[in-house]
Amino acid sequence: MASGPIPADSEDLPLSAWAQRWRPAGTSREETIAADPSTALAGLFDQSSPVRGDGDPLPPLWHWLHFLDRPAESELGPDGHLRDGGFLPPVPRRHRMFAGGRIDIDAPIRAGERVRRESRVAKVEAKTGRSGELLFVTEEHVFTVDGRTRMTEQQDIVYRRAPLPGSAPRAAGTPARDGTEEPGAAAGEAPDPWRLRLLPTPAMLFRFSALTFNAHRIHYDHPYTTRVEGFPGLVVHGPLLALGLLELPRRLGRTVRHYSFRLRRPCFVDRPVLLTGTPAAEGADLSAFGAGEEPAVTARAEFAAP
Ligand SMILES: C/C(=C\C(=O)SCCNC(=O)CCNC(=O)[C@H](O)C(C)(C)COP(=O)(O)OP(=O)(O)OC[C@H]1O[C@@H](n2cnc3c(N)ncnc32)[C@H](O)[C@@H]1OP(=O)(O)O)C(=O)O
Repeated sequence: MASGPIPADSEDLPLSAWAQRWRPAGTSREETIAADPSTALAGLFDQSSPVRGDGDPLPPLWHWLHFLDRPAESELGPDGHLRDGGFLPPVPRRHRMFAGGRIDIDAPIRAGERVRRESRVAKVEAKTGRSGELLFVTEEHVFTVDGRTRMTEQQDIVYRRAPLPGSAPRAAGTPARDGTEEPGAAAGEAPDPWRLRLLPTPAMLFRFSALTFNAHRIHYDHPYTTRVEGFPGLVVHGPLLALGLLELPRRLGRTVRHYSFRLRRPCFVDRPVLLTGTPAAEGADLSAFGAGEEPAVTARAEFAAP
């Protein structure tokens, strides 16, 4: 199929055709970075805020609380995201997930700074996975202050297609386990600074959705999440898990210069998540475990020289 505009009747367009045709224009915007959102995120992690006022650097990825889309209610699609995408493809019957990302940090952005963000779609790729046809869309954001690049970030969003009405529902994710099971340190084990336990409660998911102004229904609407998207429970935000893993080096005072992560399987509300790190010479391998033996998230952080 030749590259070109998306036809009005795109209901049956295979995801591979979206990969060939979706070429949106880049966008840019500016924002003065306030300290308050960081205070709220620190509270969500039961920490005091590292960003107390102008001049304080934002920890890696805490800029996710800035440059937020603020669409009107009438612009939302059935999943709670922008119906017509704007930047992301308006795939009909889409089931959207956050799949991964990477960031290079030359220097952090700071509270009080006027930051410019230039965004573009860097890659659109169709793949076939165990769960069927997948469309990966990679957004790239370059953050500058006074014309100088501070950070370059890529985010991978994945789309799957909802089964057509009448067809068998797809299994989406590991079934919830009995609530008495808990990943983490065995009783009496000494605390390990490279292990943290996160309990993603409904309140935590709600607060994170609010902080990022993310109306995706899989994070708060149980009937939609289970009946329409086929998950066993509310889904923990990928960005919350990626930020949770970064709490390990942050609390140990490490300065992260590069971070990459992949969301491999979903985590669910009220199921404890174990965040772990294995330090290496210039960085650490990080993993988040929900239910089961396989990691839900794998990541790599590289540190600045001490
Ligand atoms: C915010 C927000 C939404 C969310 O936060 S959603 C919650 C967070 N995200 C998740 O929980 C996603 C968890 N991951 C999955 O469910 C699965 O890994 C996924 C993405 C559905 C893919 O699973 P499959 O089993 O269908 O796929 P395979 O593992 O067999 O892989 C097939 C090929 O795809 C490539 N691939 C897999 N993951 C990624 C990735 N993250 N980035 C790039 N490519 C990926 C994989 O390498 C295979 O490629 P080959 O070339 O080797 O065929 C909001 O909406 O705002």
